[in-house]
Amino acid sequence: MDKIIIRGGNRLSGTIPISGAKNAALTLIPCALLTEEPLTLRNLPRLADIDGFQHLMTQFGVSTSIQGNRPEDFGRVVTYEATRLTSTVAPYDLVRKMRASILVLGPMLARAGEATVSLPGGCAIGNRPIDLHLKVMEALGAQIELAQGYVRAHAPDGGLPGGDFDFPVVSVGATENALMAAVLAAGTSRLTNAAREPEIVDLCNLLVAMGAEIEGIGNSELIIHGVKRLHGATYRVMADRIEAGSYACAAAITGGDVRLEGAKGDEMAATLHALRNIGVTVESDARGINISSDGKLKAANLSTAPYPGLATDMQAQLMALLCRAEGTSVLNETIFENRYMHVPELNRMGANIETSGRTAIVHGVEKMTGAEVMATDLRASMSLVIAGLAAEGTTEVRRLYHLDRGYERLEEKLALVGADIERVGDD
Ligand SMILES: CC(=O)N[C@H]1[C@@H](OP(=O)(O)OP(=O)(O)OC[C@H]2O[C@@H](n3ccc(=O)[nH]c3=O)[C@H](O)[C@@H]2O)O[C@H](CO)[C@@H](O)[C@@H]1O
Ligand SMILES: C=C(OP(=O)(O)O)C(=O)O
Repeated sequence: MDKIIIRGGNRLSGTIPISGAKNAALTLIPCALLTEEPLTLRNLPRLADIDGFQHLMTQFGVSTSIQGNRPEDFGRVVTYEATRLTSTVAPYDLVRKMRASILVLGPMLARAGEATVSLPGGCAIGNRPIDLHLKVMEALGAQIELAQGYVRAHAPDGGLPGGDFDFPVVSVGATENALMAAVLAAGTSRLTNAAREPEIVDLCNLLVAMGAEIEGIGNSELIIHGVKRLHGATYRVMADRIEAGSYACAAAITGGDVRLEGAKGDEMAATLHALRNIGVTVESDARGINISSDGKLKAANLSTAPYPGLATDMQAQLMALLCRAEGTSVLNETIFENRYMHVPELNRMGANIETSGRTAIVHGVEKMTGAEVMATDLRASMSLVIAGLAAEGTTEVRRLYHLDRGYERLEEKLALVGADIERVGDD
């Protein structure tokens, strides 16, 4: 299995191009199920999760064609065409590898009036139930049955009537599923306490470009007037705010000076605010964000929250940065109950972190040392890379399939700004 080897200590300097957002792409691709016309997505990141979703779409009879696939380019242009759906079943083998597969439930129900989707399992960051996805589908008029590990959903008269739903907990995925189901419903739907993440706005903008009628985009109350049909569109996937935030932490921990080309400051204000509190200099303009640090990092108290709060997907990377800050920081993870799996690995690299339930206390240390490490999820793995960049000696990060889910050509991007990093096969 491949591993990444980092020889720490290099100051990062230069420009990193920011890719299209994984978490936006994973909700934009299933929109192809909503129309028989072609949907072309530009700026799709080359990631294992995107390939996995493409595979799932093929299973439903959706044709995909990839353009502009030069190896030197970041991103891809892919056209999806769901002229006729040949299956409405998302099998266990595909869903278990990628939780976001549940996002086919809404559009499939809307287009075909039925969907059978394997129940995704739990995962390293928490239990991650899908009860809200099912409840909101019921509120929109679907009948749901659970049998043999599958969700079987159908619209009683061939189409969903639409309806109202107040989310008891803010859920990004359930809001996305509901939007994709409601756009083709017979009537109007109202979603309250809906998620407001920039990826939801990206989804709404694509749906509107396809002919959907949505009021309240960017707010926690969304009103969706169902339309009879949607048409094709060409749409550019938004920049990945979590990738950008991760490289900002990498630049800061090395006392570096890095431009994140294509990142949008207004979509990641909470992360930039946290970085400023830690003592990092952040300058944002229309085309990107400049991050610089003199290496003097200050402790900070951070708490994750739904957007516009601090993204849980940034918690591990900011924690890696705080390991090297002066003083004691307190982190509070409010979204997932088990998202501190990186802590023992960071401690093996010389960090001094204690956890108690959802709280982590990070006592800053003057130096960290390289080690052989591996993590059990995507952002946890990135936190180890960030720590490795500033650690003394060599860090080897294993289980790269986590990183490959969410960081497009990570080692190339970090090498571009001067990191001593390589990916090697493990014999
Ligand atoms: C592909 C994608 O976009 N993934 C993101 C998405 O995941 P995802 O959409 O799975 O996360 P949610 O926003 O749904 O989860 C938020 C909270 O709600 C709970 N919950 C969720 C659904 C449900 O039916 N029942 C329930 O109890 C979850 O366990 C969690 O505690 O948002 C998360 C929170 O910003 C991010 O960490 C993930 O990177
Ligand atoms: C948790 C994440 O993704 P997913 O929901 O796809 O597991 C993430 O992107 O950090």
